[in-house]
Amino acid sequence: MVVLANPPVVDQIPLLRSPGPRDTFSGVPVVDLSSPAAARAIVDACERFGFFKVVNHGVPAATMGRAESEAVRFFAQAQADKDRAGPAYPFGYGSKRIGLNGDMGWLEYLLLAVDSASLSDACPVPSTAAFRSALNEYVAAVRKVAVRVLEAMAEGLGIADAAALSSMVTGAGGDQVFRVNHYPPCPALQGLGCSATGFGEHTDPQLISVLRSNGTSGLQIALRDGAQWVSVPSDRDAFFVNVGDSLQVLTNGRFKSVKHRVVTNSLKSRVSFIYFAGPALEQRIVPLPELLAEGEESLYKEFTWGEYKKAAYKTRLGDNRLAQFEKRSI
Ligand SMILES: C=C1C[C@]23C[C@@]1(O)CC[C@H]2[C@@]12CC[C@H](O)[C@@](C)(C(=O)O1)[C@H]2[C@@H]3C(=O)O
Ligand SMILES: O=C(O)CCC(=O)C(=O)O
Ligand SMILES: [Fe+2]
Repeated sequence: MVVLANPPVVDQIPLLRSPGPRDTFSGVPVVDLSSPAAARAIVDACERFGFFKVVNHGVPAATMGRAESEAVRFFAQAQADKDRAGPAYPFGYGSKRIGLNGDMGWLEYLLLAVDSASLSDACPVPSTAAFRSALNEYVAAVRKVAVRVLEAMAEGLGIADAAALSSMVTGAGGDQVFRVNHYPPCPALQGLGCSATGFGEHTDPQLISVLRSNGTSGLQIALRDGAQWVSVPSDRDAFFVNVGDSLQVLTNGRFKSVKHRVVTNSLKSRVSFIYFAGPALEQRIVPLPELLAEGEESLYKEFTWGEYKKAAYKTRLGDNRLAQFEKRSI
């Protein structure tokens, strides 16, 4: 057991074994979005890992850099000023508490609603014009990347309608959420062989999530059905895409939603942006007919995104949210 002489303020945050160099995963699939081979590569990556990195996406480095600098400026404010942008639910600033069911992480964040291609006017956070406009520019750009990824995915899956997946997100009522996470360094744990949990293990409930972070590592994904955790080398110029639970169902389990988590760094802060592409609340989440072989049945009970989201928000972060919708355990 590790006994700390001066227990730091991480006492309510679960600790994880610090990742070592051997935990770094060199096999993350890389998809060149400008290549005609992207569609096939995306499907292959989704089948093998539910996770891949996207390069040649066309988003200017300045768009990412401006959003990052503004986020750093926001999180550098005094705690009382940040708290004025809270609470996190339904949308706004939050610190350490994730969700409403007792999960804790060594982070602070902004949870924001997206309407069409920009932050929702109904949510006044963030309030400064410079931060808002930087995030709006970023959201418009990352949403285009998500659409291109979903179109290429449909093509790779052999679906005649190239917009079969992307239109679920861009159509009326598409449920898009944007999150800015800041993981401060946790120097108190340096050299102790353990790190604070930044964001505990989970799968994302939506179709896909598109993530970009600064140069600080910390993201880990689970391989071999959760038997092994590996660190994803950070790349500030790329996007990382997670398959979410809804896409797992739409593909009848052909793609698996990827379990992932974030481990804090003892010396460097991590800033990440995640765009969650979800469908309209009334969208039925059932396997796409083109993906079912003759006589093949859905592995899942039928539900709408609204029903899934409501059920998901009653669960703890690490719960298997899809289990209650499986016809039988798979
Ligand atoms: C513990 C929770 C946080 C979460 C809602 C939930 O009850 C279960 C799903 C969690 C998650 C994970 C992906 C995204 O970060 C998120 C915004 C989402 O849609 O589902 C979070 C939710 C959250 O932070 O509120
Ligand atoms: O901050 C990150 O890098 C990932 C966070 C995450 O998985 C999430 O917000 O759902
Ligand atoms: Fe996530």
